[in-house]
Amino acid sequence: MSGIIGESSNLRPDVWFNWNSIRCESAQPTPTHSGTFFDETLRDGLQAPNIRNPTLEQKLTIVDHMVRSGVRSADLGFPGSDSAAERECMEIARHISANGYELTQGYAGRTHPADIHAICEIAQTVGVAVDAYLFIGVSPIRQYVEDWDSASIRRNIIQSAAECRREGVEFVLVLEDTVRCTPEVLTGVYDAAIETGVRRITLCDTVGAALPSGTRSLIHWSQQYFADRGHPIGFEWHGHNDRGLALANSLTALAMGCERVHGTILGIGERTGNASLDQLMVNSHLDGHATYDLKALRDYCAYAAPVLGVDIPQNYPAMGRDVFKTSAGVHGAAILKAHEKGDVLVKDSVYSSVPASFLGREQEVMIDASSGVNNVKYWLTVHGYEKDDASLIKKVLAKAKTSSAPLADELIRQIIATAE
Ligand SMILES: CC(=O)SCCNC(=O)CCNC(=O)[C@H](O)C(C)(C)COP(=O)(O)OP(=O)(O)OC[C@H]1O[C@@H](n2cnc3c(N)ncnc32)[C@H](O)[C@@H]1OP(=O)(O)O
Repeated sequence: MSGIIGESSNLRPDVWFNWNSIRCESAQPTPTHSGTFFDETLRDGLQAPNIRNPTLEQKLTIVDHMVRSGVRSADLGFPGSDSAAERECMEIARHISANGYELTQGYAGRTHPADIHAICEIAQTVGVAVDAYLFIGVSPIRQYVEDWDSASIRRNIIQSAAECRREGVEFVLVLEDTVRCTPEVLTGVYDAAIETGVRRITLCDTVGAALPSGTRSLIHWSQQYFADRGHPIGFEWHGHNDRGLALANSLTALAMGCERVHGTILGIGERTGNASLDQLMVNSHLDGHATYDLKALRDYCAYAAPVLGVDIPQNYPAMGRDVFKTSAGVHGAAILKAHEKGDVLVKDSVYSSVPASFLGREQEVMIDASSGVNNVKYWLTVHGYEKDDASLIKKVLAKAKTSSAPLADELIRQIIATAE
């Protein structure tokens, strides 16, 4: 049964079924879905050249929206980048602390003493616990370009772990381009992680190269490596969207037991962007794995889009302008019948897998050339008119059949007025 059945008390259980909940014998391991999401909007999201860098005030408001939406951990910046970035990260940390937000604070940096120092400054000056997300490129192509080798990567990890321990911050080892890294190199990296007592590792699909099957294989192999050595580890997943698979890969990672799955609001980020945080949260909510305030999430998207300088496509899942509109006659008729059964969730679900009401939105039935009598009846019903006036319905439908776009409400009202 689909997770949304729990959202309404008066539903007939026998009308809900979903193949997503059917597990094949071969689908191993059993999904756990115990993870949460890590909001990368204010770090990786802002790295995109087409994204406007918000003011500090706007960044603090974005943090408020994260918390209201149910985000519990976030990457809040790259303080080692320059002194202005460090000052902003400090203010963000103060804001979170002053408001008593339950938001785990992550800050990014290279496995480099200068970046670690900048992160530790935040923890010490503001007096908060922070996670230092320290990245190092591990794929052969990155090693080749940087003239690094496995030994130097291991050395960086060991030194960074020691530095973080000395300064009292949690070291999260971020393996850039893990998806394209060989098992031989990962073996050395994982041994260094075990040697230094690292407790969290972020597996990265930095260039969006993974398929869901590859995501599964990498995570499974990595989990097995640590399990075989009796070393407890929390995996995280960070995915990009170059092949359009970031969402599928990230949901796979969540199902595989990754503890924090990274995403950005509206999927912003370099090139094609990161996994979309809002789509991850909507999916997780619908599947019953976690409960989020989707109305607050919608407010977050609505605030972030203009501030970051992005347009939300009209067909963007859950948030786009037109995603709860239908004009097709067969669909309009079913929605009218569902409406008459008196259950909003049934009405919202008969032709959408994302119920509009979860987001504080309305299922809309438009009237255009593809519409039938029931579209007009639905419009008349929800706008408080007598719905069975056959001659009026005929007039409205006649107009729609010769129009190139759905009839505007005002035009329908004019037709009604002239018909009276
Ligand atoms: C996971 C990701 O998204 S990666 C993060 C990408 N984000 C950013 O780059 C935004 C912030 N970055 C910046 O402000 C700048 O790139 C800086 C200040 C960090 C460094 O910029 P530059 O002065 O151009 O230096 P450069 O990139 O060559 O790096 C300096 C040194 O760090 C080394 N380095 C690069 N990455 C890493 C790493 N992950 N760990 C350790 N050292 C690293 C380089 O090899 C170089 O070493 P070298 O001086 O011995 O040659």
